[in-house]
Amino acid sequence: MDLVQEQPVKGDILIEGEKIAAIGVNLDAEHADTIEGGGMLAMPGLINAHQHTPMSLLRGFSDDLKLMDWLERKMLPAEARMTPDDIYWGALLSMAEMIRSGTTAFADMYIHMDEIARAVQETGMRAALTRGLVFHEDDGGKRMTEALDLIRRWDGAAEGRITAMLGPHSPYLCPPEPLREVISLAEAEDIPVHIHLAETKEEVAIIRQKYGMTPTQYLYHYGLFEKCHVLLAHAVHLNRRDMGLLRGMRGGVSHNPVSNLKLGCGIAPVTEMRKAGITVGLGTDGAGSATTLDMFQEIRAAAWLQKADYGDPALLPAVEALRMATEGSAKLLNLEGKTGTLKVGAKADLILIDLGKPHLQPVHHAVSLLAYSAVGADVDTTIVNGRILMRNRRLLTIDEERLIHEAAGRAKRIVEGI
Ligand SMILES: CSC[C@H]1O[C@@H](n2cnc3c(O)ncnc32)[C@H](O)[C@@H]1O
Ligand SMILES: [Zn+2]
Repeated sequence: MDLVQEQPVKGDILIEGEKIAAIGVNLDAEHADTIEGGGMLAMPGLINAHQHTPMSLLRGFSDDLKLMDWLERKMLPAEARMTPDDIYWGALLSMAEMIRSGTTAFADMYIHMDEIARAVQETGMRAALTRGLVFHEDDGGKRMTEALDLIRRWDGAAEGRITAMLGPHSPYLCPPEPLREVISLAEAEDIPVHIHLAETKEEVAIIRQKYGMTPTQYLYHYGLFEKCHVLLAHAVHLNRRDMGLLRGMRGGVSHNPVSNLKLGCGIAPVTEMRKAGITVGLGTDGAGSATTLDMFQEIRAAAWLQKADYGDPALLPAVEALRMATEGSAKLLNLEGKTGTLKVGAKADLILIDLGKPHLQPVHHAVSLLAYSAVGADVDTTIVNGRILMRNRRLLTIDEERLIHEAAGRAKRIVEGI
């Protein structure tokens, strides 16, 4: 389905190597492996613009807490116990869930990034990886060295499916000196920056008290938006002036509605950001907060929240919500035009949705069904970079039985006594 046309067209998609080679009717492809797509809908793969993949091991471990309590009392102690092997298996668990629910690419910020990169290499997904940098204590430059190692070792690896970013965690965990250092490195080496921003009112109050400005003004003050491509996660609490500062930025904002709802953070001003010319993509955040990684759920939540917040059902219509999860997120990952779109020359990152289900019939408007009715489990086939990762709901690059066994044992050990 071409989201620009909004109505599905019947036809074939020819994939050659990593790319979409042709889209049309009765394409001649003698030697091709053919997927019979009758009763299915093809659309661009979904792109999760903000993730912490190993947090799937912490799914359901701690609910109903405020962000800072949840993070400091539960997540950080659990993460301190995670071994590199745990990170690998947690990342793999998230990737299995993402492939199963139609996500083809994601942006990740975490620790032990070699393990996550290894999992990306094996599963066949596309990812923009970031070593999360927290600067609350002096570590002798260890984390920064790891961030640079990630870039040196993995940027462009796995047939180009992996790219790297720099990841100062947030304004509240990144004081001016390291922030300056990260920005000048990102600018000099042309590396995108991935950072949490203005997720809670408490964060806004902390930064105002420390620096006399909002979190957005703080980052702007040091030139982040002028000098770098930036992926901002959350941006729930922005005022009009903040939005003006983000106008024209390269990159944009990852809206993560389910995580924001569950942690009680609020509703991001998506409609106003879009009016201000800021690109908005969609993400889940980690499974530790969002609980599931089903991007169809995020699409639905995003659309419904804007309608409810402003009392206007015309806001964020189905097609726009779908675009956020595809083209919008692609821009945030610095992959604009390369993925998130079904067009000749783009990477063959696409999914097939099985319409033969009661909740997906009748097909008055396919776009409406995708945004408001489909769930991840409706995805039949997932293709990334021209390679089939799931066919007929069977994962082809992951040993799921072993994965579930490993993940369950590790998750139990990690949270014991916390
Ligand atoms: C240092 S790696 C990334 C770091 O971020 C933490 N995290 C996960 N979700 C959130 C969120 O919603 N806001 C702030 N920080 C978050 C994660 O637990 C890792 O420690
Ligand atoms: Zn996050």
